[in-house]
Amino acid sequence: MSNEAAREKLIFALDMGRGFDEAMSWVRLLTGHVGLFKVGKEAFTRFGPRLVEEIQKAGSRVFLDLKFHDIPNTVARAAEGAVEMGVAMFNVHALGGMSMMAETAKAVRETARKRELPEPVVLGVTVLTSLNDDDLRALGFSCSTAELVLRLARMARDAGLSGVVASAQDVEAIRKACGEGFAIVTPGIRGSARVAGDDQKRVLTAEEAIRRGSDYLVVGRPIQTAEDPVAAADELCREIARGLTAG
Ligand SMILES: O=c1ccn([C@@H]2O[C@H](COP(=O)(O)O)[C@@H](O)[C@H]2O)c(=O)[nH]1
Repeated sequence: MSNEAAREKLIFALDMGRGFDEAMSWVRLLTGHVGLFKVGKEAFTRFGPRLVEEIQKAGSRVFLDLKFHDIPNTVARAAEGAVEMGVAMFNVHALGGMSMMAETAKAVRETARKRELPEPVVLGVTVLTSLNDDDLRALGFSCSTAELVLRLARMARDAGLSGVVASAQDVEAIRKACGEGFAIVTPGIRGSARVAGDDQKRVLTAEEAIRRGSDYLVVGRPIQTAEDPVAAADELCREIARGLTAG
């Protein structure tokens, strides 16, 4: 497995709202060491589409992580905006339901065709990696995270989405239920050293996540807070390569 193939699977979470220049300096620093840059709520609410454009101008692909969750019409129209921005990937909350996901998938296909733009990978967020079984109980759910993840993943597949965002702990069950070719993107990637003030509850190492079948790993703080972020990204790529060989 080449380093490049491993690198393509690593998505850096550009979670920083302090300054546009700082965000772009991370893009310059990590270009060639990660496959995609994830622009989430923290950066997008401050810098907006300009950040997406500048990353693309710098030659990199963007995962727009805004986790749309609203009525079907609103999410479908927002999805059209994401297609028009030319992002490689974006997501919606699967908890928004079947109609919301199906209308989104349809809007993406039609907009891409009409505007002659590439179709982005559209992901359904299952259960956030910051939530565990106790959290679900407190929210009123009577099922486990594993059961809810699987239910939402099947629904996302049936609605025509390209894949899901899920904990690496759930990857094998999702793969078995939804098949090959259904993209599984996993945040909550942690090594032995925990990140200070960490809010992730369902985590796994990069190597194990890939070995279990994750297609892409999302990593933020373990790279961002490392003494040498480039070395941390390169080490994650080596772990990914080991996971691919083991699989
Ligand atoms: O279930 C989810 C969905 C999204 N995320 C996002 O991934 C990154 C993870 O960052 P770390 O610093 O590596 O914890 C972050 O941007 C989240 O918004 C997630 O963690 N879990």
